[in-house]
Amino acid sequence: MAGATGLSGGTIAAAFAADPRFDLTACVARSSAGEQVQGAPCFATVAEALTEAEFDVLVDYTQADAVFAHTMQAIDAGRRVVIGTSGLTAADYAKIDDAARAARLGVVASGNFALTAALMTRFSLMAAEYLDWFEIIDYSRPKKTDAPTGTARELAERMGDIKKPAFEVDPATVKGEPGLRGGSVNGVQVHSIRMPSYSATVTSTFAAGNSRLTITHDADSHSADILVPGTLLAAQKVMGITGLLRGLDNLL
Ligand SMILES: NC(=O)C1=CN([C@@H]2O[C@H](COP(=O)(O)OP(=O)(O)OC[C@H]3O[C@@H](n4cnc5c(N)ncnc54)[C@H](OP(=O)(O)O)[C@@H]3O)[C@@H](O)[C@H]2O)C=CC1
Ligand SMILES: O=C(O)C1=N[C@H](C(=O)O)C[C@H](O)C1
Repeated sequence: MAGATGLSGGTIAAAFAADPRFDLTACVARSSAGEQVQGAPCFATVAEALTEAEFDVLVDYTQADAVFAHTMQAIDAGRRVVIGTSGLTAADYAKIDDAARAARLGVVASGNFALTAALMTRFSLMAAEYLDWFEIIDYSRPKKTDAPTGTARELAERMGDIKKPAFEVDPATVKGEPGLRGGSVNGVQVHSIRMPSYSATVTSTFAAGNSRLTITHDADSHSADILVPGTLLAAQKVMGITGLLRGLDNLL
């Protein structure tokens, strides 16, 4: 469990340690290296854990600038990976998929492992089949270093694969301050807000004529419990997958 002392990883590591279906054999967190975390030895780096500990699956809830290397190192070492960490782009995921397929290993990634987020994604993808106008708003905590959230990025990529939303004025050509019409992810405009009290709130907004549909996943900022069932499910299912599978909704 990489990120085993973090807000998310701490709760998830405790859940793996308590669940008889799993053995938590190694943790990774730089500031707890050399200690025991949730009853398992803690290493400073994923590279060390790969050398020193035995495990089938690396679960990563660390940070945006570390997760790609962690994933590639694990695949190189013959391990499966569950990616909770946000910040990876579609291009990063294409490389991960290639590497996992070449090694005949599975990787599961989900922008959000909460069931309500998975359902928000599924319902938004259904709506995108029928409705031509849509944009996404994402809210998260002030210290979040990546934008948009992994939740919103995955949603935008997948909605944009269904269709490119309608515009009357191309957002890239709007007169005024750059960025005020949001950022484009796979042709879908995403607007990111960072404020205290938020953890992950993602709203997809659709319009048809003068009617609107909004679909929201909302989460209390103090609880990572909602991530546990989805992450543990992914850690089981990843053993039977080859290549990259994205989205908890695809495992339900
Ligand atoms: N997919 C999902 O459902 C969710 C995804 N996330 C994502 O998970 C990630 C973690 O979020 P959160 O738990 O809030 O973050 P925290 O900052 O609370 O925890 C980060 C953890 O990772 C460790 N860490 C950070 N960088 C490294 C590194 N380079 N090498 C090894 N360990 C590292 C930290 O320990 P130390 O600093 O001691 O190394 C700590 O244990 C984020 O990307 C977030 O967006 C969050 C919630 C849900
Ligand atoms: O606090 C965070 O960072 C979170 N990131 C995830 C994301 O990027 O989508 C979602 C999570 O619930 C909180």
